[in-house]
Amino acid sequence: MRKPNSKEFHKKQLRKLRSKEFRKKQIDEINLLNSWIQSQKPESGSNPMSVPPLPNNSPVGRLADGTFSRYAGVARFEQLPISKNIKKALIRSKFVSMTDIQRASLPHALCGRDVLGASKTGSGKTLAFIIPVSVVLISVFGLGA
Ligand SMILES: Nc1ncnc2c1ncn2[C@@H]1O[C@H](COP(=O)(O)OP(=O)(O)OP(=O)(O)O)[C@@H](O)[C@H]1O
Repeated sequence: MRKPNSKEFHKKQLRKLRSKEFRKKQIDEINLLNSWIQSQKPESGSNPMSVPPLPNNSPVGRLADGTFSRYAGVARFEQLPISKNIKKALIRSKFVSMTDIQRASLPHALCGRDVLGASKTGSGKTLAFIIPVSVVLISVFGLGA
C-alpha cells in the first residue's frame, strides 16, 4: 500500500479545517445579523426618512447592553445590518452615504418586505435592490460574498 504523503495530507486537513472555520464564522455572522434585523425591524409602512439619522460616531450592531443599534433612518451603509464583506465591497466602491431611495427602502427590504419604490433616474435604485438580494443569497446559499 502507498504511504500517504504526509505534507499533502496535512495541507488537505488544514484546508478542511479552514473552510469549516470559515463557514462557522459565516453562520455566526448571519445569525447575528438576523437578530439585529429582527430586533430593530421598522414598523411596516413606516417611512425611515422620517427618523433622524444616527450620528456618524454612534456604535453600530450589538451594543454593550446586548441590544442592537437602530437601522431605520440611518444615512451610512456601515450602519446597516449587512455583512462585513458587503460593507467592505461598498467602501471599495466608495459608497459611504446612502441616497434617499436607499435610505427609504433598505430598512424594509433587509427585513424581508416587498418594496415598491420610485425615484428619478440615477438616484441609486439599482444598489437599493442589489444589497438585499446579496444578503439573501449569502444567508441562503452561504456564498463567500
Ligand atoms: N449611495 C451612493 N453613493 C454614491 N454613488 C452612488 C450611490 N448609489 C448609487 N450610486 C451611483 O450613482 C449612479 C446611478 O445609480 P443607479 O444606476 O443605481 O441609479 P438608478 O436609480 O438605478 O438609475 P435608473 O433609473 O437609470 O436605473 C451609479 O453610478 C451608481 O454607482
